[in-house]
Amino acid sequence: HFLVLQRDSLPVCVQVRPKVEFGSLLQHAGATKDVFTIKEVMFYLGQYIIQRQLYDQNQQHIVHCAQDALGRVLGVDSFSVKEPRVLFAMITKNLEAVRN
Ligand SMILES: C[C@@H](c1ccc(Cl)cc1)n1cnc(-c2ccccc2)c1-c1c(C(=O)NCCN2CCN(C3CCCCC3)CC2)[nH]c2cc(Cl)ccc12
Repeated sequence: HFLVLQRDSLPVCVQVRPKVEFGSLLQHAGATKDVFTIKEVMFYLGQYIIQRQLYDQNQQHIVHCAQDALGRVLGVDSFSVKEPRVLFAMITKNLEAVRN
């Protein structure tokens, strides 16, 4: 889970609400809600990439998304799953934090 420690060190499990287009993309991957943990977002995105065969058959850590809504949402034509920092930066632009 994506834990954010507040000043009084009470851990708050931050959930996120995807912005509209990103939310419908997660629903295509089987999501049935509109508030997620980061871990759930990554799980559904992984499912989405596999279902739509967006990963490169030869280099399976490369995802080609230029012709897909994923590319529009992330703002890239392709990316590597071996660059999680780059990936998280693109994904968090499509999420807003929700305090539970
Ligand atoms: C560790 C994890 C990850 C998680 C977060 C980050 Cl920022 C990087 C990397 N990961 C490692 N490879 C993948 C992957 C690779 C190709 C196609 C689909 C997923 C993933 C991704 C998962 C996931 O939930 N992964 C479960 C186990 N994976 C093992 C690899 N499997 C691949 C086996 C070869 C064929 C393609 C799938 C899929 C299930 N969710 C993601 C969402 C995105 Cl936006 C990008 C990548 C992933």
